[in-house]
Amino acid sequence: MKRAAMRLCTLNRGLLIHGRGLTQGSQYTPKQGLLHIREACSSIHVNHVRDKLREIVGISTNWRDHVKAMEERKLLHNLLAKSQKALPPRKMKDSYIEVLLPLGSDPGLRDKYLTVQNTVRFGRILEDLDSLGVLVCYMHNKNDSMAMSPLSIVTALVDKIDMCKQSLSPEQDIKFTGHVSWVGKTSMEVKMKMFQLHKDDAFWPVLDATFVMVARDSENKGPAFVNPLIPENAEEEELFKQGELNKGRRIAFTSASLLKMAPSSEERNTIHEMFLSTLDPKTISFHSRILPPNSVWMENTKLKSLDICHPQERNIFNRIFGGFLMRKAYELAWATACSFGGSRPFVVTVDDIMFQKPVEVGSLLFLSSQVCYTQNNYIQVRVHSEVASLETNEHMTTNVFHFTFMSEREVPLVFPKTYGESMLYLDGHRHFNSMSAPVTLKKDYPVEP
Ligand SMILES: CCCCCCCCCCCCCCCCCC(=O)SCCNC(=O)CCNC(=O)[C@H](O)C(C)(C)COP(=O)(O)OP(=O)(O)OC[C@H]1O[C@@H](n2cnc3c(N)ncnc32)[C@H](O)[C@@H]1OP(=O)(O)O
Repeated sequence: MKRAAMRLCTLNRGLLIHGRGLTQGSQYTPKQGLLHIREACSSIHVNHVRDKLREIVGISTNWRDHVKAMEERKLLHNLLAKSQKALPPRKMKDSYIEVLLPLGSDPGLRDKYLTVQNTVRFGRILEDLDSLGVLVCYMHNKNDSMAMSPLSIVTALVDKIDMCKQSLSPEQDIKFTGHVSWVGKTSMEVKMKMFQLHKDDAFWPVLDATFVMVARDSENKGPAFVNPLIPENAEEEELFKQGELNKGRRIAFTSASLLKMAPSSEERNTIHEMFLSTLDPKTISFHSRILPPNSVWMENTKLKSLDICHPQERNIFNRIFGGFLMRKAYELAWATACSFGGSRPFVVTVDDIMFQKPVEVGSLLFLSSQVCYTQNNYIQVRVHSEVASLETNEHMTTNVFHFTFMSEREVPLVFPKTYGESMLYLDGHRHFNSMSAPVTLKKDYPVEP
């Protein structure tokens, strides 16, 4: 399947059509399946993704006009459907998009994506995925009779981003593809893939991502219905079924959260054994703690950062762009893993990033990062993000980010000291275990922030 996708993507090389209608040009017939949509679809330039989003939402490009622009969006409220049944069903091909990031042919663009080690900034890729995911959802809900969309589509969850075997070069073109794979009443699951042009002139897969986006009303104040989705063939039915299963898995994962339930007996044993291994055998006391060899106390793995959320980082709804938050969290996590492991780490998985609350422009963004689990060369990092308004100084959690890195060398173990840290350790272990499969990253072009 991936090989076929790569081959088809190769056929599309050179088809860089700026600003073209995204559902135009498709020669899709129901029997053909998603691979054939890929063949028929042409790419848009990465810079046009955000332009398209502004166009669809009708937002001002000037911060001074944002209040007026939002007033205008209020009027779109009447265009919202009263029920999901009132909306025509869509097919997966309706939302299918290909986006080209021409790093190979556009050196000006390359600078934005470049690290000092001549690799690609993964944080920038996270931003692009976020914008693409939102555009895919607007394509799904597109109504040709409306000039602007009454929907405000926000990122609710980055369910999973898995890096494939191949690595990223800053000198070769990158291609993203995406489409809606499942819908609920107001939420949509989006599947995205990323490919990079390889020496053999084919696009090789480098990343698979699953996001969940939620539709809100024109002012982003309440939920809004999305068009139903009808799978057209066995491949699409499988994807749709997977979306349904993913929803169930997320609910099960959340309800078993350590914030709600006690750890399992196996987990309790793990923590107790770790605790016993840190007691000083010379004293009969629960208080004398000694760090076992080749280990680090979890409390000593922390890094923190502060950002002021300027208007430049706003999204189309004048809140802080989710991709910006991901980039900041990722870069802090990378620095945490780097200083912990003592060598340059490579990202392997991004997992379960929940966007719980929007971040207002002007807020202070506090990020706090910590290694919470390690195994062999793997480092599991958790980043907690909270915002404070300058006026009230009230702090509020907006996101929790989970990143799995792989270090070049074997890394020390981390040991929790407190009960709270033990829960972080177990949560980190659960996230680590949910990683699809251990990957082998090539060393020639590793992925870095
Ligand atoms: C000079 C130039 C200037 C230019 C200016 C313009 C600048 C342009 C810049 C361009 C940038 C491009 C931006 C692109 C936009 C990016 C998007 C973002 O950034 S967005 C920013 C980042 N994101 C944010 O800020 C979002 C912050 N979070 C929130 O607002 C809320 O938590 C919520 C709305 C996501 C859910 O609210 P809640 O009260 O819980 O809602 P309900 O109970 O009503 O449920 C509704 C549905 O949601 C489901 N569901 C819910 N949660 C989850 C989940 N975790 N997991 C899965 N599903 C979830 C739930 O199952 C239900 O589904 P269904 O059964 O109906 O199908």
